[in-house]
Amino acid sequence: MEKFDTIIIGFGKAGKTLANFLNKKGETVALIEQSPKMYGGTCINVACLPSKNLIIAAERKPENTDNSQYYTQAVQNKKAIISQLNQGNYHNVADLDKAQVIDGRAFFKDPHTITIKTDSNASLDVYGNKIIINTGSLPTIPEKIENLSELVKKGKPFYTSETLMDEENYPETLTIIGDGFIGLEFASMFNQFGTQVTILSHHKQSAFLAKEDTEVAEAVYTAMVSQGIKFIFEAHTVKAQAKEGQAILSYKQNEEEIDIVSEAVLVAVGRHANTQGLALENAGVEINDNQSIKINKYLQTTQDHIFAVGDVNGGPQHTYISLDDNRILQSYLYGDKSYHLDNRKQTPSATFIEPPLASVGLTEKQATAAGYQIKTAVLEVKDIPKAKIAYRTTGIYKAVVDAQTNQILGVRLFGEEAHEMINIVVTAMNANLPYTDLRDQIYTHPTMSEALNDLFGKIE
Ligand SMILES: Cc1cc2nc3c(=O)[nH]c(=O)nc-3n(C[C@H](O)[C@H](O)[C@H](O)COP(=O)(O)OP(=O)(O)OC[C@H]3O[C@@H](n4cnc5c(N)ncnc54)[C@H](O)[C@@H]3O)c2cc1C
Ligand SMILES: NC(=O)c1ccc[n+]([C@@H]2O[C@H](COP(=O)([O-])OP(=O)(O)OC[C@H]3O[C@@H](n4cnc5c(N)ncnc54)[C@H](O)[C@@H]3O)[C@@H](O)[C@H]2O)c1
Repeated sequence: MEKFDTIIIGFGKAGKTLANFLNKKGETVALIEQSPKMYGGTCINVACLPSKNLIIAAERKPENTDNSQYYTQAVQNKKAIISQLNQGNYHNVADLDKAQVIDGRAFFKDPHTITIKTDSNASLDVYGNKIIINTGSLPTIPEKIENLSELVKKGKPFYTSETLMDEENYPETLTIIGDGFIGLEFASMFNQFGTQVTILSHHKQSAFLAKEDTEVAEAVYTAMVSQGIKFIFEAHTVKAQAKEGQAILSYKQNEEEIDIVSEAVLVAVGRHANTQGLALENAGVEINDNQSIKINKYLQTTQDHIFAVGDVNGGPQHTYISLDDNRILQSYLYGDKSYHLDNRKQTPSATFIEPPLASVGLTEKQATAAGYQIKTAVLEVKDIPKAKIAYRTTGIYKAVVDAQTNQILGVRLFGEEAHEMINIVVTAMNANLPYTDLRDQIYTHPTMSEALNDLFGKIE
């Protein structure tokens, strides 16, 4: 049986970064990936990069273009660029002198032995002094919606984000179950491709984007509705059917059962940690109720030599969090162990809708509930000179600061370039700069970021 200093299960962001780092430290590394289509992991192949490539294509769609042809070409272009990235990612690990990429599905035989099953059903055992689990997450398909999981397995016209992005046929109509990251990004994107989009949301309208400040959530809703996206709140989907190529969803609203028919349905109600099939019980690795792996602040599982990184450990599901998990392991394995989950700094988020929404830190409600005395400011994007000359005036910014210390507690930016601008705010927050530093900074002009002068200038 071949022995490795480290075995990494799954080609995720943390795992591939660690493979490079550990190789540099002189370790032998095996990185096991179940599918060649997934070299580089979820983000590269079926999530962030393909979705953002399609979102950019949708934004750039010229007027008076044939929707169907443009869409098909966009999906084909996406496939081409993703295939290049997949191969680049493969070589970034496979070409290392002490690391190997092994194709196959891995599971634990015992705490140090991993069995790998290949496509041809061959089986190989490998031994690891350390094992890093980086198997990501999978879309959740609600069992209580009759027929849904079988229909999603069959494919067209029922999709997950992954299968929908591979569909080359343009849907005239799309119903999305869920209004989180994926639901909103895909709604915005398909709307721009020309598709008529309806979002079914099980909660009340007042709970829409509940993690954002109310004014900002309302502005996002108003913008998306004015773009032609339809929201149906308090819609409890109960049944799915496929008839003559069309998707039919039945939902209950106020005791009434209503059917909605569309050419495609996207299920986007969250993702759960991918731990099934790893036989973690053979290794004594425990999981939480939501299937994520139990970890301590160093990302160590209930076995000292086994670590869990990325979506599988139940943290926020973003590629940059998986990357940061890699930093924690670098610090633990070869550093002074000073960096861990308890001192992780600000974690921003960006939702790539039109215009983008980006957030960091606390909302006004959260800051008040946490006992802060706060000062707030709101700025409408229509008042920003760059927004005016670019004809991109939709949106609103909100800032919350600590009235006693002037520290920035949270910022929401809904507007052009928000996904880029938020990183300026994060830098200031991580450096514990007072809001006055952003208020008084000299920014280039005309830019969206110079509006931070005005946003923070409104704080009295
Ligand atoms: C549509 C969509 C869009 C997204 N957009 C963004 C975005 O814009 N920005 C952002 O930051 N995040 C985004 N995310 C989230 C992001 O994709 C994930 O948080 C991130 O990819 C998780 O990476 P990871 O390191 O946990 O592992 P992953 O990249 O998920 O890698 C896990 C790998 O393990 C492999 N694997 C699983 N089980 C086994 C096994 N038993 N044996 C061998 N291999 C196995 C899988 O095939 C996979 O390649 C998006 C997600 C989706 C679904
Ligand atoms: N830009 C980004 O960083 C980005 C983009 C896409 C996805 N992601 C990651 O992928 C993960 C999965 O995305 P997601 O959108 O599937 O999950 P999510 O958790 O963001 O949103 C799920 C939504 O579905 C709703 N929901 C749950 N059950 C429902 C039901 N039965 N009927 C109707 N609505 C229901 C929830 O209220 C919630 O609004 C996210 O956690 C996110 O971190 C990140």
